[in-house]
Amino acid sequence: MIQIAPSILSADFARLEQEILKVETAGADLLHIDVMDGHFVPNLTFGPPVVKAIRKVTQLPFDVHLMVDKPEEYVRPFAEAGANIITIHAEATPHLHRVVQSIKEHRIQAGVALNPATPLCVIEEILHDLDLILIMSVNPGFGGQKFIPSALKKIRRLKTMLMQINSPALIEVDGGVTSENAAQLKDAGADILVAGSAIYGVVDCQAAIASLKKV
Ligand SMILES: O=C(CO)[C@@H](O)[C@H](O)COP(=O)(O)O
Ligand SMILES: [Co+2]
Repeated sequence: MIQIAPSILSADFARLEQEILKVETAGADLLHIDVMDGHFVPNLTFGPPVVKAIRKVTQLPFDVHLMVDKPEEYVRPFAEAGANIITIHAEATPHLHRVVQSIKEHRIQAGVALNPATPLCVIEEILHDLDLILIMSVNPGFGGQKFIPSALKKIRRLKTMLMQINSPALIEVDGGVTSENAAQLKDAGADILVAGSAIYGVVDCQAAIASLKKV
């Protein structure tokens, strides 16, 4: 069954605890936390103190999406704050292998994210080291953007690459995910759907999660 990871980027930050508990009760599988540094992407969001604070209010696994330059400097603080998965961007470091290994040294899951324009070949040599690959289906930085359809072909090709090396790594899709494109994403090979506005931007988030899951 497909897993759903609500992105708290679209939550009401003034009521963060309630917003997290709301999606936990509604059947979320993971909590997606978008970390932005104002350099790698033109936006600023959460730091390790926020992650540490919300770690106390929920049992949901934390799926930390680091949209930051020099990710090597942030692995330890986010791991110690309570991340269960740390995903770094391939475009953010020339030392992808080293940073992936450093995530694994913290005994948490390691993911690599690819922007829409980044080809799959940049992760080919480290694919067997990864627990998760995040395919960006929008350009990172903001919630509420329109899904870029070329992500579907990329997911299909990635699924084939993973099957060829017998890898159990999960494919996560992030950006513009809705109940309209969820079935296509699952058919293409996605295991985890991240959704911000499709969950936090509607009145009934339980129905929204159910409709994403029922694909
Ligand atoms: O990483 C990002 C954006 O950079 C995402 O996780 C967004 O938070 C997804 O929001 P929607 O596109 O689902 O509204
Ligand atoms: Co994200």
